[in-house]
Amino acid sequence: MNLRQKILIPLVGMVLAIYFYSGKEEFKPEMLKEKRVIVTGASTGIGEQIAYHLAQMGSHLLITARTEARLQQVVAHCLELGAASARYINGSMEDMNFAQAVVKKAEELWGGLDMLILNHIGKSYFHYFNRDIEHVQKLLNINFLSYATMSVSALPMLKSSGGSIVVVSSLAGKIGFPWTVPYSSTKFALEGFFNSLRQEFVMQNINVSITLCILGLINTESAMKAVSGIYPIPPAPKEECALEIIKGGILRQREIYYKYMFTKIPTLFRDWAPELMDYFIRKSFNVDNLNQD
Ligand SMILES: NC(=O)C1=CN([C@@H]2O[C@H](COP(=O)(O)OP(=O)(O)OC[C@H]3O[C@@H](n4cnc5c(N)ncnc54)[C@H](OP(=O)(O)O)[C@@H]3O)[C@@H](O)[C@H]2O)C=CC1
Ligand SMILES: C[C@H](CCC(=O)NCC(=O)O)[C@H]1CC[C@H]2[C@@H]3C(=O)C[C@@H]4C[C@H](O)CC[C@]4(C)[C@H]3CC[C@]12C
Repeated sequence: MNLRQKILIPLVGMVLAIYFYSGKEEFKPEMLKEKRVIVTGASTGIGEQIAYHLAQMGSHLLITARTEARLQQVVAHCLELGAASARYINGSMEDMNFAQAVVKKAEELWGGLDMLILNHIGKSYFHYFNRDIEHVQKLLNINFLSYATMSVSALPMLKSSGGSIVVVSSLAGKIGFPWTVPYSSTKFALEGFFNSLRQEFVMQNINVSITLCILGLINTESAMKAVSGIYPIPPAPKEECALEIIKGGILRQREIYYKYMFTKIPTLFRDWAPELMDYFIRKSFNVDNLNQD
C-alpha cells in the first residue's frame, strides 16, 4: 500500500464516520409528550402497540380502523396508560372520503397535527397470485391510495408544525417475494410515491419528514395466521417493532429496518446479487405446506 493510500483510506473512513454518526439525536420518550398523532390500523397488531407506546409517552391520539368495538377498547387502554387525550374514528380506508375525514377530525380536535402514522392494510392472502385484478385494485386503494390521500390532506398542518409522515411498509416493498403479488405491489407503490415526495419536500424547503419503515415478519395475529408453517423466519415482537417505528418517525429518519438482520441484509443482497437473492428466497419457502386450493 503506497503512502497516498495509507493517508486516504483512514481519512475517508473518518469522514464517513463523522457524516453518519455526527448529529444523531438520542431518542427520548418525552419527545412525544403532547404531540398530536394519527395512527391508522390501530385496532390490533402493530398499530395497536404504536398507540399504547404513544399513550405512555403522553401524546394526543386519534386512532382509526373499521372495528368500532376494538377501537373503543384501545382508546380506553390508551387513557389508562397516560395519553394526553385519545379519540377514535372508525371506517374503511377503501373510501378516500373517509381517509380525508380522519385528517379533518384531527384538525377539529387539535387545530393541528405533528405526526401521521400510516399503518393499516387491507385483507390479502399469502398464496400464488390468483389473477384477481379487482383485488389488486382494492388493495392499492386501501394500502396505497389512502396513504397518499391522507398525506395530501394533512400536509398543511404538518408544514405548519414541521411534522412527520411515518409510512409502515415491508421487505415486500423492497424485494419480490412469491405469494405476495397484490400486497407487494402496494408496498412498492408506497416506496415510489414517498421517496419521490421526499425529494420534492427537500427541493421546496418543506420541513416535513418522511420515514419509511421496512419490516420483516412480525408476530401479529393476522401475519402468523397467514404464514404459519410456510415462512420459516422467526417473527419479531410487535411491541418492540412499534417502538422502533415511533423512534424512526420522531428522529426524522429516512428509513428504519426491523429486524435489521432480516431486512437490511436482504435489501443489500437485492442490489449486489439479485438472482442469488431470488434463489435463496424461493428455497426458504416451504412450498409443500402451502395449501394448494
Ligand atoms: N405483521 C407482519 O409480519 C408485517 C407487517 N407489516 C406492515 O405492518 C402494518 C401493520 O401490520 P399488522 O399489524 O400485521 O396488521 P393487522 O392485520 O394486525 O392490522 C391491520 C389493521 O388495519 C385495519 N384495517 C384492515 N382493513 C382496513 C380497511 N379496509 N380500512 C381501514 N383499516 C383497515 C385493521 O382493523 P379493522 O379490521 O378493524 O379495520 C387493523 O387495525 C402493515 O402496513 C403491514 O404491511 C410489514 C411487514 C411485516
Ligand atoms: C398476507 C399477510 C396479510 C395478512 C392480512 O390479510 N392482514 C389483514 C387482515 O387479516 O385483515 C401479509 C402481512 C404482512 C406480510 C409479511 C410481511 O410483510 C413480511 C414478509 C415480507 C416478505 O416479502 C414476504 C413474507 C412476509 C412474511 C410477508 C408475508 C405476507 C404477510 C404476512
